[in-house]
Amino acid sequence: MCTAATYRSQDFYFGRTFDYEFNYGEEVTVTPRNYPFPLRHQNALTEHYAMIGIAHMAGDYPLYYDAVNEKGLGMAGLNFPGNAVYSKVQTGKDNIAQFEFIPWILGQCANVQEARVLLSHINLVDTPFNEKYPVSPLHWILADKEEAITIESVQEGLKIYDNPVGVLTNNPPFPIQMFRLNDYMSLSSESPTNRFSADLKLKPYSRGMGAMGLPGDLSSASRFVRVAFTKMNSLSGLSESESVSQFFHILGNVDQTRGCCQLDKGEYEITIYTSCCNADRGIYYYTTYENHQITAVDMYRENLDSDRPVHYPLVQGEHILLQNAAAGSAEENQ
Ligand SMILES: C[C@H](CCC(=O)NCCS(=O)(=O)O)[C@H]1CC[C@H]2[C@@H]3[C@H](O)C[C@@H]4C[C@H](O)CC[C@]4(C)[C@H]3C[C@H](O)[C@]12C
Repeated sequence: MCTAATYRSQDFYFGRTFDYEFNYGEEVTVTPRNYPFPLRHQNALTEHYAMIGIAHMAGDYPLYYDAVNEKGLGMAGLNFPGNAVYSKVQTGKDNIAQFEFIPWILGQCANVQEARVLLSHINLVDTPFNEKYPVSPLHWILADKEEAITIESVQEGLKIYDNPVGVLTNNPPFPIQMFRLNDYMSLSSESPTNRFSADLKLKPYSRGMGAMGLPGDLSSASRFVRVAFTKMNSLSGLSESESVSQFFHILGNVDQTRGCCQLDKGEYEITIYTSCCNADRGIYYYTTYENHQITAVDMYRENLDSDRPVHYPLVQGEHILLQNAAAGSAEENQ
């Protein structure tokens, strides 16, 4: 399971949780403007917008899971098993392999409006990266500071939905996720009043009862509702620190604890990383399952005119501040 979300305060933020039972050795990766992205069915993208995100480096090729480009456009791929269907190559269309989709869009579009034009002649094809990395069944959230959309390639073709919530999880398809919000429209951040019966003396006995009924389980349908409610009621200060902190709180609502989501083979899904990218400033913040200290990579500290991706392995291990290490000093232990 994974969850992606957008957030706006002074700046625009875009991030996700990456929940899975294993990792692919993913790294924070900055792809500069002159790295030639080879494409299987098109000419290579030789000059493009620079981007920062998480990718698995297959040799020197960045296989992105999520990224934000230098124009502030963000895109993330989330599992969509049983529903994602990709096509065969068609003449007269831009044939883009599923693993090329993020760089194809982020390399060329400054915002969602521009991406809608590219999406109108794209054909997402089922060409695998190689034998080791077959096609992934994904759907995507694409967002800038003004709007978000969801892109689903299904049996009936490529579907593009406005995403007014700015949240994406996994199954079921997006229109069903949105429809289910109707079930929760009476939830509120305010304390409830008795509308159950005038004949009963019902009263709130705890704070937070306005959101009673908000689903607490880890299914993707429930995570969608939970993050939608949290995000849409969320208030933060405008500073970078307050905004980043708030973003991690929003996604913290769907953090997966080892042991709570067991898979068939006796493995457990956990939140491997949580990210929050300041899309305006190109700073990619992240935490990992065992490193709650926020780590950041700033795209603008790299040479964005180069032709080689730069990648940083995720910092692992808790960094704990021992506050009373010695009188007058504090020291950090791992
Ligand atoms: C498994 C990941 C999605 C995580 C997720 O949504 N989990 C929820 C699981 S579920 O719904 O509840 O079953 C996806 C997101 C991005 C994917 C990767 C990217 O698409 C990049 C390449 C693409 C290649 O085709 C396959 C390897 C790969 C490196 C992908 C492996 C895997 O499918 C990833 C890592």
